Amino acid sequence: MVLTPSTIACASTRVTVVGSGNVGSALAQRLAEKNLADVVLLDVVEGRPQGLALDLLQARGIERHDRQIIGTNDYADTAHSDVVVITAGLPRKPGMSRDDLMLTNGKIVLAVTKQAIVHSPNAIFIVVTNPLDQMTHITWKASGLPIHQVMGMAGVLDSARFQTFVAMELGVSTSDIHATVLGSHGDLMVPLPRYTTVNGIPITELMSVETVERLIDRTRKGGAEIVDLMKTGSAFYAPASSTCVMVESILLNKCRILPVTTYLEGQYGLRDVFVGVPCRLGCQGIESVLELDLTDAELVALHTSAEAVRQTSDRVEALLASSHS
Ligand SMILES: NC(=O)C1=CN([C@@H]2O[C@H](COP(=O)(O)OP(=O)(O)OC[C@H]3O[C@@H](n4cnc5c(N)ncnc54)[C@H](O)[C@@H]3O)[C@@H](O)[C@H]2O)C=CC1
Ligand SMILES: O=C([O-])CC(=O)C(=O)O
Repeated sequence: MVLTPSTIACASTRVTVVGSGNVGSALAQRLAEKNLADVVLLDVVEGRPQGLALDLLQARGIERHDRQIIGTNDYADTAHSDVVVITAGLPRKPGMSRDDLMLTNGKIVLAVTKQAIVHSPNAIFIVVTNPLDQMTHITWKASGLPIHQVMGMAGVLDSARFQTFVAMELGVSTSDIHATVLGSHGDLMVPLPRYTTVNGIPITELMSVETVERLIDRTRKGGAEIVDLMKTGSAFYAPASSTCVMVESILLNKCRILPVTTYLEGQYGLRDVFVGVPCRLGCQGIESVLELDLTDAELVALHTSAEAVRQTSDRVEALLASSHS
């Protein structure tokens, strides 16, 4: 029997991951091995995305999937992506804040967005590069896309960290914990103990105030704890999982409610700022923003967090303006 290759071209769901470093490559692996989409890995470094793609392809038989994985330095290969994830840019080093990456990563994210949008003008963009809130703003402005098609990944990761620390403290399964962290992806993020539950029971009923505060503090410093341990580079497994869950909710139209960095237009009394709040993620991108009932103290914390992002908006505007000159 002779089996000839099929000549019928079928359009597959496609996700481009720009930046084939630690987060990008871990994400590509998750996307393909969960059979969610074909993946295009792009990087400025020649050979790296191609090598990673070949390596991932050689695991297909073992992992039992048939997803295409392309490694490239050419944006033409990213054409018609359904989702574009931006992980391109530098990670911080011990002692640095995420904001210290603003200028370097701002230029990279700007250039990446402008090239990616040409080939995938209808894609949904998810930004991962730090400083997250500001880089999401840059991608939104530079892409010209509607607000619901541009978002940042941070809240899923910060919530996952809080969830982990609560589970470790109580000695229960992580799966039984639902944690909520809102706000910016920085030291002023807003973990919400009232909305953090163990099988529906708020942790405020299960732990002392001091214990809750200790876990909140560790969550806020969760990224820096790993940066300090690794010395070079930052977290990537949990960031890749967090991004993957967002892509999955979009591609499969799961409509999950996840904390997502989005542009607020009056919700929570906040306007013209990117900050993390619970959103419903479906095939259109951000389908709606959920307004939780917050106490005065929680609302003040969210406003303080948003204000810190707003204070850097002149630097964001300067970066955007420089690209026009
Ligand atoms: N939002 C979040 O919660 C998280 C954000 N991050 C951020 O994600 C970014 C990436 O982190 P890692 O993957 O660990 O860094 P990495 O250094 O391992 O990878 C970054 C990749 O971007 C590539 N790159 C640089 N300029 C580029 C350009 N113009 N076009 C295409 N590719 C380019 C580099 O060659 C490198 O391969 C960092 O800014 C990091 O701070 C990391 C973890 C969590
Ligand atoms: O801490 C960093 O620089 C990377 C990051 O955003 C995180 O792991 O939360």
